[in-house]
Amino acid sequence: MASRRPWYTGLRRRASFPVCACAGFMSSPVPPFCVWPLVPALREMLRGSDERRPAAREEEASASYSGRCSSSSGTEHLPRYHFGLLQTPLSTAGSAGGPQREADSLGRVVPPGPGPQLFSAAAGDSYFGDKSSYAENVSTMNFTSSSSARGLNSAWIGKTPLSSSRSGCRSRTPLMGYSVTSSSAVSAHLVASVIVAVVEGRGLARGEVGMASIDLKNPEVVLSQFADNTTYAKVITKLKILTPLEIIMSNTACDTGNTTKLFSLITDNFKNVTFTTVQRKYFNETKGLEYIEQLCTSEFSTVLMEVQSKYYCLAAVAALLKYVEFIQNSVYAPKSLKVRFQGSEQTAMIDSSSAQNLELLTNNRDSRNGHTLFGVLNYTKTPGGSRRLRSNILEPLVDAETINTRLDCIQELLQDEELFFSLQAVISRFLDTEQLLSILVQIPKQDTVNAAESKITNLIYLKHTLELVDPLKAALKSCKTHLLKAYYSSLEDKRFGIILEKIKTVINDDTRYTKGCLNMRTQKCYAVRPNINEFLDIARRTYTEIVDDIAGMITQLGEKYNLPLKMSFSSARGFFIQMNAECAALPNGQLPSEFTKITKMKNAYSFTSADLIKMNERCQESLREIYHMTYLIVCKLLSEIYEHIHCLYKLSDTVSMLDMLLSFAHACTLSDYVRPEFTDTLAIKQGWHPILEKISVEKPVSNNTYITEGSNFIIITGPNMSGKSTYLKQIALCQIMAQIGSYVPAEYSSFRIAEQIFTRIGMDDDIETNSSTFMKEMKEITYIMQNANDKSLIIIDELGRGTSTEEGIGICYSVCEYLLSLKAFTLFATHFLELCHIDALYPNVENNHFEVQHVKNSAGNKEKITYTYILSKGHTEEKNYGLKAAEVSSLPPSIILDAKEITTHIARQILQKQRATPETLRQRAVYHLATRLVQTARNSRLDPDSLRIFLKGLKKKYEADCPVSGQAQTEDGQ
Ligand SMILES: Nc1ncnc2c1ncn2[C@@H]1O[C@H](COP(=O)(O)OP(=O)(O)OP(=O)(O)O)[C@@H](O)[C@H]1O
Repeated sequence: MASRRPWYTGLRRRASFPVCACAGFMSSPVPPFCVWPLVPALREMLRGSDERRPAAREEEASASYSGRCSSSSGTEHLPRYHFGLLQTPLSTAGSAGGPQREADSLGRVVPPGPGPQLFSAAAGDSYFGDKSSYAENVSTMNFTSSSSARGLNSAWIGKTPLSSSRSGCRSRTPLMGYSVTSSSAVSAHLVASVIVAVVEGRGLARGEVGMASIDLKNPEVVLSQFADNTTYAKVITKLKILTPLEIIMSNTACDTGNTTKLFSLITDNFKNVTFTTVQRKYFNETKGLEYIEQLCTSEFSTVLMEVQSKYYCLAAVAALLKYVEFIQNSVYAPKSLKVRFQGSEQTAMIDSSSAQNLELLTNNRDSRNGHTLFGVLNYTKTPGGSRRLRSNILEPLVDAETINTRLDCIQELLQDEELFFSLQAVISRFLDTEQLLSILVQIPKQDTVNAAESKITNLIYLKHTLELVDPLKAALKSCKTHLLKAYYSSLEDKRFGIILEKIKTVINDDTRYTKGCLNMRTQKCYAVRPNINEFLDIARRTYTEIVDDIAGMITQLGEKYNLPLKMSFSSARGFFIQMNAECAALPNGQLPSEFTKITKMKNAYSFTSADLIKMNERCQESLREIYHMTYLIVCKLLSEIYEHIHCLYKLSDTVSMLDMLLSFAHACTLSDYVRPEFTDTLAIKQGWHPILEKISVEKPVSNNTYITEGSNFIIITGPNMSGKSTYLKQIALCQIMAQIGSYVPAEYSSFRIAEQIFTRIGMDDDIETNSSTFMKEMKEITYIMQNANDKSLIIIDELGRGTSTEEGIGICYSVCEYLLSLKAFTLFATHFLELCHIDALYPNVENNHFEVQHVKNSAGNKEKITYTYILSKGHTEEKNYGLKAAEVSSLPPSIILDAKEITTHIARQILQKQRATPETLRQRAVYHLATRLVQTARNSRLDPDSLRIFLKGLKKKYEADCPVSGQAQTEDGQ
């Protein structure tokens, strides 16, 4: 039942929730991309990497590439997607935390994984470790085909994103970083950064599909393997959910003239996604297993047991990782990745057109507005939280226990105001932990100024992140629910403290993440403590002097020309001069000739001078030196802390889950949502449409819903505009909300867990696939019929409108009969009133309709329909509402009259054939009595007296529905 939420009563008026003050990673000002000459000390430190795999390096140099992925010279492969590539040592993931119960990635409370000792043997002194088989794995690969290149050409080769976009190449490169507030989180998650490998079995194994994906911003490999049907619905749905940046498949999937169906479907469905084929030999399951053994961090090593005989996903991961390491010009550090197997049974499937129909993530009218389910629920403060919410909405949970664990947390957050606000305040200060991890676990094949600067930045981010662990623990200290306690336990991992202590021995206490590129530059410059490296201290003094000189020079210029000059900084220009045009009188309206590169924005002039340009160059030079020396110190520091770094996986999981739960609780405070229950009945008391509530000024009219196994097929009728589509979508949205662990917009709600949610909702013609309305309808309904099962929720709106009425009714009838053979819960809205009589044959059909009222004008000669949006039992009594709508239009009265006559005639003929006989009525009543009795036996929590009263009620209802046989039975005394 509904939980009481005293603290936020009236909050909507009182509180302005703090808008997220945190920003994600800012793109840092970087010097031009160049290869840094390695100094001896650095070379020494990196020797492990050079020696690690000479064979691989040779192979790389001689590799032949063709197509889009080929290299012109074959000597140097620069990253295609640049995420900042950093070195990572061989590491162990020794957990210093005790054997507490912790939370898994779905938010279930689980016992702790294998302890640190299990993998301690893998630890090594070398920065990179020595892995001969690993070296084998990261050798180069041949991309023999660049099919479906869609205009992409060899200009891609070895380009950094920057250079490729400059050369006019289509680039879908994810941004290096982004700042996220709750509102911008929507766009942030849309930047594709996932690469997926797909492989299908051959011969008898056709239809068995293996997939492996990695997010370039999140070092997590997700594997899946499943049997799909001929429409490959699961593959397409999974790919749509992943929103890939690039898909790779085996070249054998598109041998000339012999393209597989899966290949064609994928290329058709993902026209805007880069598509690459790789030689089949790289889809090698043995290599895949080796990869996982070598790269998977010990915390997640149990995945090996799950996947060791799943050959297709292993094959896919082999090709995927080899490809990613090639294009990124980096390798993943040993024992650094989170690897997870995702069976499709853990989550409910929502196909992509249903996701679109229901406006889960994107509004159909305007893709930029937030009138979506994501928009309703998204009050997340971190990019990780927002990504988690997105993936949960697309793949809701199916395990009631896990969902209830989440709901318990939300209930606690709603009841404990202090917990809510203190937790929200800490969470909003986190950056993108997953992205930070992703950068930390990649080993660059070359060290560049970029890489060095990025590493320093990331160390500062790491410090910032770790400093939030204690405040987060403090906020969670007194929590009571299982999941929150489990997250608290996961924060007790001693590795957080160990890493922070080590960082603090080298990095200044007050070095912190700040906004603004100049501020961040200063932080990086002075990050390392004084007296660690004498030369660094001197270089910093020089840098400070140059900056002071620049300031002095600008002051002097101001005095010389009597102008209010100001020193400014941008990452592109370095230091430059700014002047407010309104505060200065310029002789002849012109700036002195000494000033160059003058631009004017609104009221501000920006310019520089030859001297200032020189000073900037000196400044850059000294900065490079500083970064260089800082980099060496940071590398050494990171080599000491890497063995502990994997605790960040836990942290990022904790932060994103807490962020999502807080977001759900936040949404509850803005509307009166209720905690859902999970039973075998879909029962919603006074539920309303959550997105409509957000859009409209007045609260939407709420409605009741009751669907059980015995009455699992609801036909909904009502005039145009009476609220049918809105209601159907409302049910599906509430079901999704409940299954992701959110409260729902209703006074009371109970759901049967749906394994799949299907919708067919009339939309405009699909120009993209060149289908007519009718063909689109047919495709969608075929898809539903092929994939629905007894645990599905099916929403169908206006099927058959794309053809003639008779044919439409015929199609609807047969589709209904098919669906009626399932125990799926189906809601079927239609304008074909003839369909309502199907209840005479099928007792599990219920008719509901939307009521409208007829209001006469004051003169009493014209009637107007007003919509109540109230759902009532039975089918609509409204006759010919299409004709009424036509009457209001400008159609000539004679045409309307004819139309009315013909309609009455046809309707009479059809009705005569469809009247229910007394026998069908009796059968129907028996059926309903039986199903209610079964339901009562299964679920009743009533005490004997109440049960007796309830059963008497059932008997009465049966007698009312079927008076003749009811009497007969009573007379028999039964
Ligand atoms: N429960 C409700 N409360 C308030 N307004 C509603 C409600 N349901 C629907 N409406 C309003 O009525 C409009 C029409 O609703 P809807 O499109 O669901 O009608 P419909 O019966 O499906 O129409 P048609 O048969 O023409 O497709 C909606 O755009 C919405 O603004």
